[in-house]
Amino acid sequence: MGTGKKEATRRERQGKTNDGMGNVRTKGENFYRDAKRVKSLNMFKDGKAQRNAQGDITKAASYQSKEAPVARVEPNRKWFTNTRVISQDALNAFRGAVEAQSKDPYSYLLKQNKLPMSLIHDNKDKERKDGLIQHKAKIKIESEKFADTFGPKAQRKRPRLAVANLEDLANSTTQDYSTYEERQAEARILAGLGEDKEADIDKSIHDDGEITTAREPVFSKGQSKRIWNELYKVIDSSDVVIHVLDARDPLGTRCRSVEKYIREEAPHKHLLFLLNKCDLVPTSVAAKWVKLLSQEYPTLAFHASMTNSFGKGTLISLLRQFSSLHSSRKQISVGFIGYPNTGKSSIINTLRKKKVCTTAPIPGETKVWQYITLMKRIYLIDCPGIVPPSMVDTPEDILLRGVVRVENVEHPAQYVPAVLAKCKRHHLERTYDVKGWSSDDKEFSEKPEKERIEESVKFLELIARKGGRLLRGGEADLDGVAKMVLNDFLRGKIPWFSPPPAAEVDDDKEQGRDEKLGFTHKKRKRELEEEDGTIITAGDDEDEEVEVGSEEDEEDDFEGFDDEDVEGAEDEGGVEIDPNDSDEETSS
Ligand SMILES: Nc1nc2c(ncn2[C@@H]2O[C@H](COP(=O)(O)OP(=O)(O)OP(=O)(O)O)[C@@H](O)[C@H]2O)c(=O)[nH]1
Repeated sequence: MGTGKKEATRRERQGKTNDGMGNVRTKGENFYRDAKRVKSLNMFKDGKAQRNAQGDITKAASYQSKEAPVARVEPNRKWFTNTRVISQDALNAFRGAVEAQSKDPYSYLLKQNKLPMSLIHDNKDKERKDGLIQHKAKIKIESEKFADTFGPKAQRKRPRLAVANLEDLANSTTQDYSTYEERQAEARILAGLGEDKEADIDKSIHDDGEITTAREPVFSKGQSKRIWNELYKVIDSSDVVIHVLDARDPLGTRCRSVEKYIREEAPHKHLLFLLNKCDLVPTSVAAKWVKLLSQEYPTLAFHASMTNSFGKGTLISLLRQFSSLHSSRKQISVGFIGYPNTGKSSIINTLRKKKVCTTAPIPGETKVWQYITLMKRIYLIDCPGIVPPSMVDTPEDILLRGVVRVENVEHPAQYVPAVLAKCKRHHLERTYDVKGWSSDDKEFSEKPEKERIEESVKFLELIARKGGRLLRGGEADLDGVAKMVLNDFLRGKIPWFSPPPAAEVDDDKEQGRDEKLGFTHKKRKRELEEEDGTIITAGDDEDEEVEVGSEEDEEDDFEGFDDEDVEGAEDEGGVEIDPNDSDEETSS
């Protein structure tokens, strides 16, 4: 037996009108209404329509009204089922945290697309696009209707041109140019410059009309289109880009334009700094540079050497970490970029513990990019040295960064004062075992230019006489000795370093450092004598080593490092991959 409505329906169907207890159930009595029904009935009862005397409705009943009631829906966060609603403060805190994390050089946001990066990039993008937006707005405001611009009712102002056609325009340009030349000639006469000076001025004016100072073409090394093409190939193929810096002059050997390019055009690539040649600077200076540079990119100190390296384990473990970050990839490629002669190839050789790349103490040794397998999942790419073009760098700066082969420079003696300014006097005395080129104890860089030149000539003469480097007639071979001094400066035989900016060094510490520096140099010299007196020609076969002379030979006769000695480097292959290589090659 059912209950309620079901039971009532059954009784009705079966024609049973009593309710099971003998009571006869009639319609209208014992009639149970449900809530819904009661509600709708109430609606009809809720006031009648008001009518006038004629019976027309003057005010409709509430259920007859066509006016929709003002309804407010209470907001509820449950509507946004999967969304968390957070307060503005919490959003700001989140935004700050994401920004800090993305700026931290030691952390990497791998899947940026899955993060709300627009929260932090919004402003930056806006700034970047601002020009464009303004430009667009301007066009919108200034643009005119088609009818206003063309046709009989055109109201557009025509530009007022002094010429009627293209030919006239060309003629007036030629005339302007000749007037310009006349004015230049006039200015030259007024300035009292003779005919011969004119040639100099003409030399300083480029073909494209841009005025620059005349510079030996050799100082544009590393800036050619070919080299930059090689660089872009390396950057494109690399997941990790290692920017190799010379620890003695990290800021001088920094390529900010390349950093900017990677930051803006390829932000998914990891950029690191590698401070190479750390053996040539005091430890504390290297540490300070590492600390300073780490603020921008992860920085490691390194000393490239087959037998006595420093930082190799750290670098390899870092590369392993990068490869595990990209575990979905079959392998990662690590590109080495930087100024010429900073030791890119030497670092690769150190990592492989094998002479796979040709190295030489002269810039421009690596000519094409080269692939080397470090381990199954890590490939290394060697890149030729690059030099970002700069209008402020003087030939002296360029030469002392090791960009130029000293042999190719005209009158090398003119650059020796710069060497004397960078090095400490006692280091020079100790290196060459000469004394007395300076009459007072004043800082070399503080002396007037004339005095500096005189002292540098005296210095070169002393070395020339001591080493017997004399020309016919007993004159000192100043340029020959200058070449030797410059090479010694670049190859680390004379100790020097650029101190980190804002580094407050007190005198006692400085003294200690200098001493250390001297010892480092001696140690390095010994090391060079033992192992680095060899220069490798083409191929990675150790049997192909060609000995070109020991370090002592170099000191006696510097011409020993001629181009011919390292000519074999031209043959080196473009791409070399050794698939059989395994992780055993390296240790961390
Ligand atoms: N003292 C010292 N010398 C180094 C170190 N690394 C490299 N060198 C020397 O620096 C010179 C240049 O090294 P390379 O490896 O040929 O330099 P590179 O950057 O490949 O040069 P390019 O081929 O011109 O691009 C060589 O004579 C190396 O012996 C280092 O850590 N310490």
